[in-house]
Amino acid sequence: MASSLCSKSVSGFLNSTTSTLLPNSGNLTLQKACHGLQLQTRVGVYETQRHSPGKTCLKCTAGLHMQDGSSLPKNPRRRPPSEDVRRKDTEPKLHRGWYPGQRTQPPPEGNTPAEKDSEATELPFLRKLISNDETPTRTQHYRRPKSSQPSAGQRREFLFDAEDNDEFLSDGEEDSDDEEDGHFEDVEDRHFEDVEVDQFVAERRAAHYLGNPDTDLNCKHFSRCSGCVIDVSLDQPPVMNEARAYFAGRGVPSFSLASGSLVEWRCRAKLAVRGTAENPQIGLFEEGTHSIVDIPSCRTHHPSINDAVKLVKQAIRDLGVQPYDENRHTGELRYVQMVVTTLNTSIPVEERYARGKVQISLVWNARDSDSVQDDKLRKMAEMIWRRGNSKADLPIVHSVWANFQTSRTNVILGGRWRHLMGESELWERVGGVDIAFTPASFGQANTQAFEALLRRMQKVVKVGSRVVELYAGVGAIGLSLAATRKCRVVKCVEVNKEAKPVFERSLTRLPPSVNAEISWHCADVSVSPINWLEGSDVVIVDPPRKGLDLPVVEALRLAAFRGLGKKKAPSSKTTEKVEKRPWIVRAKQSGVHKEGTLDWEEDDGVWPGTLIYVSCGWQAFKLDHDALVEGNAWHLDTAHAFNFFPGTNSIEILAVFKRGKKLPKKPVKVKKGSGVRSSSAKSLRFTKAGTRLAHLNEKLGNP
Ligand SMILES: C[S@@+](CC[C@H](N)C(=O)[O-])C[C@H]1O[C@@H](n2cnc3c(N)ncnc32)[C@H](O)[C@@H]1O
Repeated sequence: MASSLCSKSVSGFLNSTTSTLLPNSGNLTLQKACHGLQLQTRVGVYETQRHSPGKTCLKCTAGLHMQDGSSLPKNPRRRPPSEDVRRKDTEPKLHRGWYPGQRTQPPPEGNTPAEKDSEATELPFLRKLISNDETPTRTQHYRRPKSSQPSAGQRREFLFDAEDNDEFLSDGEEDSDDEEDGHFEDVEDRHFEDVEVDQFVAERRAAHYLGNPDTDLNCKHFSRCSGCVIDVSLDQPPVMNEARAYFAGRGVPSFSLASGSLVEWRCRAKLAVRGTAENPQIGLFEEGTHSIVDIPSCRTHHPSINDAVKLVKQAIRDLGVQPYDENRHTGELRYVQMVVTTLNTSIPVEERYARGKVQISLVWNARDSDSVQDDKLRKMAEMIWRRGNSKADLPIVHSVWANFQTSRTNVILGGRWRHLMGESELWERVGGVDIAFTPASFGQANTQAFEALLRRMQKVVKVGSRVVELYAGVGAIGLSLAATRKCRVVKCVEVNKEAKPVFERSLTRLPPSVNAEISWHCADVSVSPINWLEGSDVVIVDPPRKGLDLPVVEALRLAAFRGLGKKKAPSSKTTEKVEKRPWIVRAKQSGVHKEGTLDWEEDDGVWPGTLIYVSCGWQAFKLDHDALVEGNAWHLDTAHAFNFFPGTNSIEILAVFKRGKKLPKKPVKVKKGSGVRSSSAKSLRFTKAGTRLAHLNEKLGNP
């Protein structure tokens, strides 16, 4: 048989850019087609002995090409892509590959027509890459002929059209996208990140990386589970390289990453329930498929989530609960949502995180609790509670809820909820305040990292500020600032009305010393956003991964220009006299209000001078940044990253913008009588006299 990629029994690392095999790996001639190319361009690691003629890897949709020109069959276990996915496949797409240590099973043989389609659309792009020797990037992927270049607005939609956003969904509204929170990253994003991520992982290993138990994932589910894309050096997500360079180029050389716990950090998870009543499987989908990967020992989950999964599985078996079958739309239990609270004042502070308790929501395939399976649902909740309450052997259950979802789409949560067992309220302590949540509320998955971010943000906001927070959720950021920065006014704006009652509850637990006027408004911030900005010194935005809504960007720019005293600001036509629009008036009146007793000067004509941008979407952040600084509306002052999602290639950014153009740094003021006077001219003079400069630096404590 002609030698092929598959029949060689050598193994080693493939250099991702030069396509040469690294030492100790044997001498493999790469065939630059299809699978070989994938290795070359994005995976970089290839263990050839795993391939044998007639067999393909589970992850690869393209067949292996033999040197004689024939191709090996592909893996038919992969489901044919849905119509939507196939539409996206007309965009060239790259796939994750194999890593050493990955467990795979030999798949049966055969091809599906859908796979042929996808191969046909992929190959020309891949071949082009070989000939150009280009490493694909996100920009290249979306490169279009000049004539059809999208506008900024269209570009945003284009980049994020697959964006999942369950925060928008309430009352059973449906969204056709696959996955719904950071735990389920959108497919397009993932493919781009993979290029960078796979190279990173490959290079680590190629450099004879020995492993580091402190920073590696060491998770047995890694190879198949789609939750993590990196399993080495979790404290250095590869995106940081780009981010560092990006910020350095924009005058923020001190950009750095704050990392906390690299494992067991996830306090929120939505997990699919599939399989059978006898053998239930609870986990995430294998990437790009709807095959479930059971992840009982997930390393990123808070340990209580893994324990709660055990309890749920046990109850499924004991009661014969049928897991959901999405092909037939049958079964009872579709998903479980797990939310950990670590606020338990009855145990010592240092033990609170480790002993976190889980609010378990069972997503039931029924319209509501009056349906026929109600009895089983109740029994299941009672069983979980009996085995997991504070007096049980595994005291990890905080409460049990039901969510009802009958949609045939893959939207995870429905609009109806019912509290079944345990406490109805869930509290968490963040940023110095107690915050209430319902299971429908948005909450940060990494509580500890969020705490670190809030602490840093508190340093940026001056005492006594007037703050408006857009995309506020349950108001955790605003309330934390109200309490810790003695803000005079805190105004939170959020579209999800489920957050209103919990915001009211959180107000009741604010320290009595808080004397701010605090309000929460249910409104879509993309509708006349300028109305929310007037009267505040500081505006905080924490949008979903797709970034700021365009009207918000425009309003922020307008507010900056107004603050700078420029009468003729862009887009003023759309924002004149909008205060009288009924929905704005309604949103302002119908929210939550808590009066303060402090007096301050009139708000009219006051516009934010500081913009704090909390971002979980790096690509969107860059677009927003460019729009915000255009025309010197804002300039970037500081930026920091937080390792919110170890195991992924995502970071959370806290960026502080100041209004107007960046001015040269003020000269350092030095006390009278110190022998050194301050002014830039003086500094210049000292510069000329080198020794005196050294003396000055010494006096100022500069290195
Ligand atoms: C990333 S979360 C931030 C929530 C909050 N800052 C926190 O940390 O808990 C984004 C929030 O923006 C809300 N949101 C999304 N689009 C919105 C819009 N157009 N108007 C108002 N809120 C929106 C979502 O419902 C969600 O609560």
